[in-house]
Parts: sequence; structure tokens; C-alpha cells
Amino acid sequence: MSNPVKVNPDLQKEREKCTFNVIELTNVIDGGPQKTEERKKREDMVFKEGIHIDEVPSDYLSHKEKYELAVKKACLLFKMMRRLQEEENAGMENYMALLGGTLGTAILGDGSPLTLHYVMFIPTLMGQGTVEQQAYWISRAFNLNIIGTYAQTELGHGTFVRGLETTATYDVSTKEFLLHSPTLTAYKWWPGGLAHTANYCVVMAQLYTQGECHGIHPFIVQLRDEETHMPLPGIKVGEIGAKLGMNGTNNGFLGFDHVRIPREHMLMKNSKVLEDGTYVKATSSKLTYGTMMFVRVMLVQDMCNYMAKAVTIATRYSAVRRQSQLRPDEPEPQILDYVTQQHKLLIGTASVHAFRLCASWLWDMYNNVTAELETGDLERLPELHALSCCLKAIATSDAAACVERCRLACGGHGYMLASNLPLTYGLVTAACTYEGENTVMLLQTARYLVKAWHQSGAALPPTVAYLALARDTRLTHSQPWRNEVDAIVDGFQRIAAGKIALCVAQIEKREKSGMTYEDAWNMTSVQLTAASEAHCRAFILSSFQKETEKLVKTVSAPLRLVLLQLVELYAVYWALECVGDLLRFSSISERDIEGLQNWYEDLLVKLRPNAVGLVDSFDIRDEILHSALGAYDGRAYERLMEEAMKSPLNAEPVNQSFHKYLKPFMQGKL
Ligand SMILES: CCC/C=C/C(=O)SCCNC(=O)CCNC(=O)[C@H](O)C(C)(C)COP(=O)([O-])OP(=O)([O-])OC[C@H]1O[C@@H](n2cnc3c(N)ncnc32)[C@H](O)[C@@H]1OP(=O)([O-])[O-]
Ligand SMILES: Cc1cc2nc3c(=O)[nH]c(=O)nc-3n(C[C@H](O)[C@H](O)[C@H](O)COP(=O)(O)OP(=O)(O)OC[C@H]3O[C@@H](n4cnc5c(N)ncnc54)[C@H](O)[C@@H]3O)c2cc1C
Repeated sequence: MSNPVKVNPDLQKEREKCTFNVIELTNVIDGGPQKTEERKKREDMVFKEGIHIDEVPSDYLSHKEKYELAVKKACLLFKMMRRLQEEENAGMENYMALLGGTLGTAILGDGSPLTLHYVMFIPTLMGQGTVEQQAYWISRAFNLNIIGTYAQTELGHGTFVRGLETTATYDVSTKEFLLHSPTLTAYKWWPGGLAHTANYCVVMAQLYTQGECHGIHPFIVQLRDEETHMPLPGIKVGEIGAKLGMNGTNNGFLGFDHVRIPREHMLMKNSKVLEDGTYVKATSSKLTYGTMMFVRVMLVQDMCNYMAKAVTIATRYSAVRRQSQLRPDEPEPQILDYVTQQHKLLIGTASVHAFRLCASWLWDMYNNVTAELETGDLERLPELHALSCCLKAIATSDAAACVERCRLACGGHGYMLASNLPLTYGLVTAACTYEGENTVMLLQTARYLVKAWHQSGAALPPTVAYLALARDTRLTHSQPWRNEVDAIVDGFQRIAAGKIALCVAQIEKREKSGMTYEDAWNMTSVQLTAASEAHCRAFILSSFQKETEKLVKTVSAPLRLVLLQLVELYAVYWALECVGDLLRFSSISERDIEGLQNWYEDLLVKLRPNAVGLVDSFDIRDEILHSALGAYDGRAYERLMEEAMKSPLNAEPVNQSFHKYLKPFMQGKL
């Protein structure tokens, strides 16, 4: 039998203080006890294989070695997934459960060269291919007989997809497309796994047929020989170089010199090119953007996982770290007893719950709308697009802020790679840019909101229905303010509506003064992004409140209390963050704000005893946290020293540079 884990006594006391059943909350988060059991089984299986164990910590490897390790780990992980698939006849869901979430990132570390294959290549084949194309490609891709990626962004254009320069010109005489990169800026730039891993990829290119350009469309292109892995003639491919993070993802560049592919390699579920070159249009040109929408939706859940990880590390560490003096003649307190520390951390915990519920809501909406699209019904596509854009932007930017706050909350030790917070930050901040740069995403939502503002109340889709009410009563703050979650949600809806109203008025005023609509839009765009953010915050708050109210009907009384406190904390935190906006757009008074502040501080006091229990309920194993500061047993100092000893510099007492440079320099001989 193994020795029982010796837990740091401070952390142990925190666990004894917890007022609710941690396992009950874990089950709620997983979606039921059975799901918890399945997850744990999956984790046991994965970690039993030892794929996560590095001979040398990967931080000390060279760029090239990091890539090679990333390939090795990805292959071992996917081999195991394949076995799972065979043994349990599990589908895509199981792949996603392994790949996504904290488990995948724990093993794959700083990103994986195969992620794009699963996250974008296969979904594009599924979403953009005809039934015949799916039959041909998907099983090969699923079995990893071929490895693909999604090549859209170019050196010159990422955001402005319509401006991509790569061309795919149909040659009716050979029934082929000619892929070409006419300029340096037309080179594909960024796709994960493209550099040295993928041998196929989906390429987004401007389609030309019968002398006419029909905009961007997806094509499957073979890049490398299936046997030798050498780039095929006309394909110029390589790696883009070292990055702030995600150095295992093997991001690449790609240029085409008149590369021919068969006509059937255009993914033709939506638009088609017939043999004679006739172009058949899709019901909506935006269906080509389907994979991006899928990933944006997935990202919201992904961000919860990263936040949960960061806040677990920082909260446990804050329970074992003692610093300074709170009261004279008393021992140094746990840093978690500082209210400023609680302010930094508890909002992180509450955010995980808020985004988790929104992510699940958005995922359901995504599935419903995609089912409707299959029947040709596009009605709810704009609403889904608007919501997924702003949620992608706010989830990623809040997650990046949360991870950075957690790092700062760990003081100097948070700066160590051994804390795993810097690497986590690198992964999260990348998501603020990829899959739609966040400002651009907020402006997409703003475009929808401005249109919605002009629509009549009855025609407004559910997520913007509040605009009608706010529009009718916006001039009268007749309702007295109440310090309640309902009032805060209403307040945020008023902020959003008020900001949209101002943007609409500004744009109209600017147009009247002679500006074009586009220039007026650009001049107003700072306000437009703020309106979009307010709309998103109103949505998150109201969903968090509504979904939690449903949830608490099924849980024990002590857990119900804590979950409702988290909703309150989240609402009051954001009310205080946006107090200026509330003063401007709602009936809140100075005195109410004082009340809000007291309410917030009371909530911190109430939640403090449960701070550790709440992060324990995320149930993130030590192998996944991969942090010297955040392990379950709280042995932060011992682990920091153990990690320090792994530095290759500590392998010898004197480094050769002493003899080569330092000594001659110190003796004036250099
Ligand atoms: C692990 C991950 C690794 C990373 C991978 C990547 O990064 S991969 C690379 C990721 N790259 C990126 O994410 C690139 C980001 N850039 C883009 O997504 C687009 O180019 C754009 C949306 C910014 C503008 O596009 P545009 O100039 O074509 O559009 P427009 O502004 O002129 O609006 C026209 C209409 O279309 C609508 N509409 C737009 N999108 C969608 C949609 N998805 N669905 C439905 N509808 C959509 C829009 O609402 C508007 O409707 P309206 O008002 O006319 O009724
Ligand atoms: C880690 C990582 C992985 C990636 N993986 C892939 C991949 O696998 N496949 C792939 O195809 N791509 C990938 N990308 C590319 C990514 O999708 C683009 O970088 C992203 O869409 C942003 O585009 P951009 O780089 O052109 O930024 P730009 O659009 O040049 O943004 C620069 C600035 O201009 C502003 N801006 C641009 N347009 C507007 C506008 N209309 N209004 C207001 N402001 C604007 C932005 O807000 C930003 O501040 C990846 C990127 C990263 C960082």
C-alpha cells in the first residue's frame, strides 16, 4: 500500500472548514456522478501510460527538441485514443474529451502539432464536405492515415478573410484547380501543425471559374508525399519560428506555385463547381465560415478549464503561503486571509462557474442552429454568430486576465515556470488573437446589435429581446435601484441598450455631418466595442443567474447556499467594475454603491472558508495542474526546490563559462 499523502496542515484545516460536500459539487460540474466516474477512469488510463512524464523538463529543451517531444507525445496520446475508440467504440465525443479540457493540455504541454487536425481539419471535412467527400476523407483522417490542418490566415491577411490572396482557378480542360500564391503576402502563415507535421490541409482560397471570382472556398490539398513526407512539387512549406507560447504547435507557412488538385478536392457541401466550370452558389456565403464558429463556441469551455487550473494553483498556494503581519503580535497569516487576495481569487472561481454555464448554453444553441442549417433554415445564424463572437472575446480576455491575476497573486513564485502559470498564460492569451481577434469579434457583435436596435420589439431574437424594454424606458430611470442580482442584470441590460442607443445616434449624427456610414462606424468603434462588451456581460450575468437557479433545485442546501453566493459575488464584482456605467445608465445612487461595496465585502467573508473547497471541487489532478505551487498536498516549497534541482545548470558545481569568460574577465585577461 502506498503511504498516505502528507498534506500541509494549513491546507488540511481549509478542507475541514469547507461547508459543503466537495464531491457533490464535482458531480454537478461534470454533469452527474457517472460522468465524474467516466472522467476519472479516462484520466487513470491516460496517466497510467506515463505519457505525461518528461525525462528532462521540457522548459530546458531547445526549440527543435520541444517540437520532437510534442510529436512523440501527440502520437502516444492519439494511439491511446485510437485504442479507446476500438475498445469502447467511442465516437468523436470521446476524442474531444481526451483532447480538450485540462487532460489534453496536461499531456500536450505547450500545444500540440496534431490539435488542428482534430479541432479544425476534421470538423471542416464534416461541416463543408459532401456525403461522398466525407465518406472518402473522414475515416482516413480519423484514423490518422493522413494528418491535416486548416490553412486560412496569410502573411498579409488574417482578420479580413475576404481579402485573402491565394487563388484556386478552375481549369475546365483538365477538371482541376490550380492553387497559387501570387505574392509573398499570399503565403499561408500560422496554421498549427502545418510546418513539419501535416501532409494534407484545408486551404481557404479565392475561387475563380469561367473568369469570375466567387470569393473564398475550402479545398483539400496534399502537401507532402505520404511515404517520404517530402513537400510535393510546387509546395513551399516551413515553420514560422518561436512564439510567446504554444511552441509545440508547429505553426507553419505555405506557398503554392501553380499546384494542381482534382476538382473533387473542393469541399462542395455548400457551394459547387460543376465539371463544365459552372459555379453553384450556397444558400449563404457565410456557411464557409462554419468551422471558425465551431471553434469559437468550443473556446468558451476551453477557457473555463484554464481558469479553473490557474485559480486552483493560486488558491491552494495562498492557503499555504504565510506573509507579513495582519495584527500585531500574531503569527504571519495565510495570504488568503488578506481581503485583497480573496478579491483576486474568488472572482476567478466564480468566473469558472459563470462561463461553464454559458458555454454549455452556447453549445446547445450551436447544435440546434446547425441542425436547422441542415434543413436550410438560416434564421438563427446571425444571433448565434453575434453571441459566439462576443463570448469568444470576453471569455478569452477574462481568462487571460484571470490567469495573469493568479500569477501575480502567487508573488515571485508565480513567475517561475514551475508554477505552470506562465505557460497557461501563453496558451490563453493566444486565444485572444486566434479564431478571430477580440476587437474584431466585438465589432461583429456590435454590427448585429446596431441592426437589432432598429428592429421592432416583437421581431427581436431572445438574446437581444431586452433591447425593446430598455428602448421604451431608456429615458426614465423610473425603477428605483435595489441591491439585488436581478437589478444588476437589469442594470447591465440598460448599460448595453444605452450604449447601443448612443452608438446609433452618433453614427447617424456623423452621417448627417457628411461622413460615410463606414467612416462614421469607424469613428464610433471604441464605443461600439464597449456596447458589445456590455451586451455580453449582460448575457453572462443573466445566464449565470438563470442557469444556477435551475441547478440549485437539484442540490443539497449547503451547496445551494454557496452556488448562490458565487452568483452574487460575480454580479456585484462586475457591478463595481462598471460603476460609472451604472451611474450613467441606471438609477443607482452613490448610497447604493456604498451598499454594493459592503455586500461585496460580506460575500468575500462568507466565501473565504470555502475558497479551497471550491477549487478542490474542480477536481484537477496534480498531473494536470503540473504546478509546484498548486498540488493537492500543498508541499509548495519542497516542490519548488525539487524543480530547481532539475535545472541542467545544477548538474555541475562550476559551469564551464567560469573558466572560459568569467575568470579571464575578472582577472582582466579577456
Ligand atoms: C486551436 C485554434 C487555432 C487557431 C485557428 C485559427 O485562428 S483559424 C483562422 C481564424 N480566423 C478568423 O477567425 C478570421 C476572423 N475574421 C472573420 O471571421 C471575418 O472575416 C469577419 C467576420 C471579421 C468579417 O467577414 P466579412 O468581411 O465576410 O463579413 P462582414 O463583416 O462584411 O459581414 C458580412 C455578414 O456576414 C456575417 N458573418 C460574418 N461571419 C459570420 C459567421 N462566421 N457566421 C455567420 N455569419 C457571419 C456578418 O454578421 C454580416 O452579416 P450582415 O450584417 O450582413 O447580416
Ligand atoms: C497561436 C496562433 C495560432 C493560430 N492558428 C491558426 C491556424 O491554425 N490557422 C489559421 O488559418 N490561422 C491561425 N492563426 C491566425 C489567426 O487566426 C489570426 O492571427 C487572427 O485571426 C488575427 O488576424 P491578424 O493576425 O491578421 O490580425 P490583424 O487583423 O492584423 O490585427 C491587428 C490589429 O488590427 C485590428 N483590426 C484588424 N481589422 C480590424 C477591423 N476591421 N476593425 C478594427 N480593428 C481591426 C485588430 O483589432 C488588431 O488590433 C493563429 C494565430 C495565432 C496567434
